[in-house]
Amino acid sequence: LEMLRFVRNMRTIPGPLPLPLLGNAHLFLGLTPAEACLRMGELAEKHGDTFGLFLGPSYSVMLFNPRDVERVLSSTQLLTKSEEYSFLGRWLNEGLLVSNGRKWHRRRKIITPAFHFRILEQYVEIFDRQSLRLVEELKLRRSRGHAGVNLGEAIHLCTLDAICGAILASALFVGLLIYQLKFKRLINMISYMPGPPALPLVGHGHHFIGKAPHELVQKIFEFMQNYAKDQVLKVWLGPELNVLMGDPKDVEVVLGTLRFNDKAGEYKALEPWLKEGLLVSRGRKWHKRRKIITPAFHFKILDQFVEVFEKGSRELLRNMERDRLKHGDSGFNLYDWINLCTMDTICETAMGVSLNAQTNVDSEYVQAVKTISMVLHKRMFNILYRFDLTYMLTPLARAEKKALNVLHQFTEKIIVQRREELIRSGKEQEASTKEDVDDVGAKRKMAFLDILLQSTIDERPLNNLDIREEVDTFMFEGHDTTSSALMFFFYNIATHPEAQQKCFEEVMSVVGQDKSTPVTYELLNKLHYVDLCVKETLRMYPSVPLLGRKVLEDCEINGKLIPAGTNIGISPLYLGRREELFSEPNSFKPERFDVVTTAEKLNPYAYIPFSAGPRNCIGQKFAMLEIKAIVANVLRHYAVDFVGDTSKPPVLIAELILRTKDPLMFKLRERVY
Ligand code: HEM
Repeated sequence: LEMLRFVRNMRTIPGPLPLPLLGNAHLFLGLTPAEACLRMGELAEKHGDTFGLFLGPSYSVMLFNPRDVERVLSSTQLLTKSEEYSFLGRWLNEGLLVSNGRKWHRRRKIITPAFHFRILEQYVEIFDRQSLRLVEELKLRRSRGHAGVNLGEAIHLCTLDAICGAILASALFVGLLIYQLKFKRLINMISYMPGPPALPLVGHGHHFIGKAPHELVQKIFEFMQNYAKDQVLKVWLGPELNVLMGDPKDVEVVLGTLRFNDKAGEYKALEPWLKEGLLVSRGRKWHKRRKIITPAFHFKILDQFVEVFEKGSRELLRNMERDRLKHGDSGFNLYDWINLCTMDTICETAMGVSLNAQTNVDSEYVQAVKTISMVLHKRMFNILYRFDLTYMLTPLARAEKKALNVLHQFTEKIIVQRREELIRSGKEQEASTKEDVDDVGAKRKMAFLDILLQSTIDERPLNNLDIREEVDTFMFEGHDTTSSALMFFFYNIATHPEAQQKCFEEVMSVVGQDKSTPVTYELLNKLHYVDLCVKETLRMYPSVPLLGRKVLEDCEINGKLIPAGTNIGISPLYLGRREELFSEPNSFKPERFDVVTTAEKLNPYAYIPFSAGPRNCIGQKFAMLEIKAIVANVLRHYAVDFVGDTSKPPVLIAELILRTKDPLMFKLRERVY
């Protein structure tokens, strides 16, 4: 039908009679280009100034009439080039000559100013120089006694030289122009968005450069409070656009789906250590990994880990007792011991090996973890270390390389050993009764590593590097976060003795009077009030104070336009302190999380210390159990007092992990009962 319609239309156009299959191609077969030109003239004379030609199955209409030519060339619809141009595509790709549609339109707009008369004026000098060279060349050929000169060839070379010169001269200009236009588009797109006044080139960078780390938190809060209309704020860091969002409705759009699954640029600093582990990976890779790692946090697996938390907290108690006796009332910094404790537990649960960090502080691995954590903070938040080129020249880069070697070799060694052990025990298992395996496939004391070693993606087992990046991710995400939460928990209950007393009484009633009774999964789940205190602590002091996502395509979030390339920043710390979302946000009120008694309705995207949506913290339940295990053990032995000024809240530093400007100091009173 299509063909019939085509033939009917085409019949109104005169032209030579086509042969089957060949069409009119036989009229041009074997002709030189000059003869083909003449043949075209003959056909025009015979069939008129508009005629049709078939070259095989492809049909062309030749126009020699200025009125028809005008209709075609002035049309805004007939912009697509004919098929012959596709041969140029191999060289020019989709350059202006061959491109179509929107692409052509945009490019044409950008390139047109490059032919402005001011620019052309500069090219005249090039034309002049090249034509003088052409004249010289012609003179030379004449003096050599050439009978005649090939003027066409000489002129061709001359124009080639001229266009090369002009292109080079205009490349910079066009580049700048494209940048300016793109930038202009960006500026127009976000003109609705409020933000503090920006300076040329640095944007708002001057508010952050050279500032002490704790001043950055204050600055962001100040900007949000003073400028953020509708809880959206733009911050330019040089040419980089960051949009901060503080409305749970917007947060829900960003975190609630996988549309914004790519992490912001800052996360790049994590890649040397974590490679493409779950925290930083994207797309399909993230999706598949998340699916196989999720069962590793099944409650039956977590149940076994409580034994590891118990062991870790016993060691912590020994270190605390030593410092208690040593420092007495002057107090000591609890954080370092807690941090080593969480490092021990995550190492044992992730890799199945004891690191003994709490008894072996100087171990190479422990030191390497500390170095790398320090490097990560500096790279993410210090502008001096942000750019790879300059960073590579700093002593920090050398320290990082050394630490990475230690970390990677350690994990790699454990993976290899464990793989061999599993193969061996697998064989033994086959021969035995297999009674140790339960219904989630978990053997007693199974580490995350074992689950990864037994997992497959697309029916292929994970290789050592795949596993290493995930185990390293657990090591990173699983210890600093938990120790930060614990430190702020102790600060909160030490400054709220009534809450501490309630926690203590709950621990006593659930775990019992015997200090040596080990905590268990069931017992920890009964610590209801402690749970509320941990939740409230994470609202006020979320271990991860800022989350970042990268926008890959222009998009709209609840009517707000966000251009591609923008980093979206969402701060659990800022949200947790918004008065509109939490009454008396700076007060420690654990009861607000009690679903039975509270009137406050919790918005799941307002309270996001573990992030939210499909890419939330996979280790959330693990962390809550570990925190409660350590709290239960510490409170059974000690009453915790804060040593310091309680009239002001601690000054916070919102880096990768939330910490305080000055160490929080505690003194312990032994509980005798
Ligand atoms: C109080 C303790 C913890 C807090 C507050 C916390 C918080 C978070 C947050 C906010 C994220 C999202 C990060 C982002 O989107 O950029 C996250 C992701 C993650 N967390 Fe945690 N975390 C904690 C403990 C843990 C523990 C103990 C583990 C492992 C045992 C863990 C493993 C992970 C992993 C693997 C991810 C990446 C998940 C993904 O992208 O799919 N976290 N965590």
